[in-house]
Amino acid sequence: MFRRSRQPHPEGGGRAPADPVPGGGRGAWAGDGPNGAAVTLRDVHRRYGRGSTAVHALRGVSISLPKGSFTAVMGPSGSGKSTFLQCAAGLDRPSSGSVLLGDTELTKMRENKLSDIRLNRLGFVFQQFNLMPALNVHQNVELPLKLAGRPVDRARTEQILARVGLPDRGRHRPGELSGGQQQRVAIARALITDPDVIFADEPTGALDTSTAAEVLALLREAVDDLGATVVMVTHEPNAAAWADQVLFLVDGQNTDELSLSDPQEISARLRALTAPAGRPTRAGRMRGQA
Ligand SMILES: Nc1ncnc2c1ncn2[C@@H]1O[C@H](COP(=O)(O)OP(=O)(O)OP(=O)(O)O)[C@@H](O)[C@H]1O
Repeated sequence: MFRRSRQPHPEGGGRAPADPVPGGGRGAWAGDGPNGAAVTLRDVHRRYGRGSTAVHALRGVSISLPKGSFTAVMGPSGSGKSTFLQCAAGLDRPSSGSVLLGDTELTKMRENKLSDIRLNRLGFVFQQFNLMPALNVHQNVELPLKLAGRPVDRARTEQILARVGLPDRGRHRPGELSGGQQQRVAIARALITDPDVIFADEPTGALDTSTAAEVLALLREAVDDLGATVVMVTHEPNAAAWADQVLFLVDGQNTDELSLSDPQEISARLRALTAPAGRPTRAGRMRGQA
């Protein structure tokens, strides 16, 4: 559905590609999904509750996200963005429809197998970082490997920390780091298992503008230099402009999509999609006056 293309820096600045992480090849990939997709949703519905009080958070979402792409998911509050992310990441189960990670069907999988997939094949980055305060940076980054029973290679941890711009912070605890540094640790933790897909839920929501840009550049590099696939929910057009494509959800349906857009175009599309029916947008009125 979406094409794959590299997004130029939204502010026009160039970036030197970072060194790839040694030992971080895409070997864990278990097989491409339909048409080489990393994530495929087919007619996914998610209903909370029953009867007259039921909330239909997703109403038939069908989409396929190519391997090695960066997708931003946008939409008004309550449009189903978090539900989309949780269903796509196997954290929640759709009421109907199917979700594939590569060629692996998640929808009817037993919980212990799903948990195994989340640990080994997915990375997560959250708005509030979700680091363990009692563990130091090394231990936080290595936690997914430990939980999955995989070997820990401290040299590789150091290389990933250097890659995210934290070469000397391994022995610090999260409380000794700034918000931006904590989010870098969270990205290192997401990268350590060499995941098929990184899911990011408002990863810059708690950061100032320039720190946010640094974090987004890291996600961009994970895609461009490491071949990762990133799916990011955001309210911020500036953040979404770092993605290859923007998926717009309205009332639980994927209503529109944009490729390689700038923040102004994304904002305008969002406004147009959420304008009350029958009430023209300012852009529409301007066009009408021309
Ligand atoms: N566990 C739940 N139980 C009942 N309703 C829920 C639950 N989770 C989400 N919803 C409802 O589903 C709809 C979609 O919620 P969701 O959190 O996915 O939206 P969102 O687009 O991420 O919103 P926001 O931008 O405000 O975070 C909302 O109406 C919400 O109230």
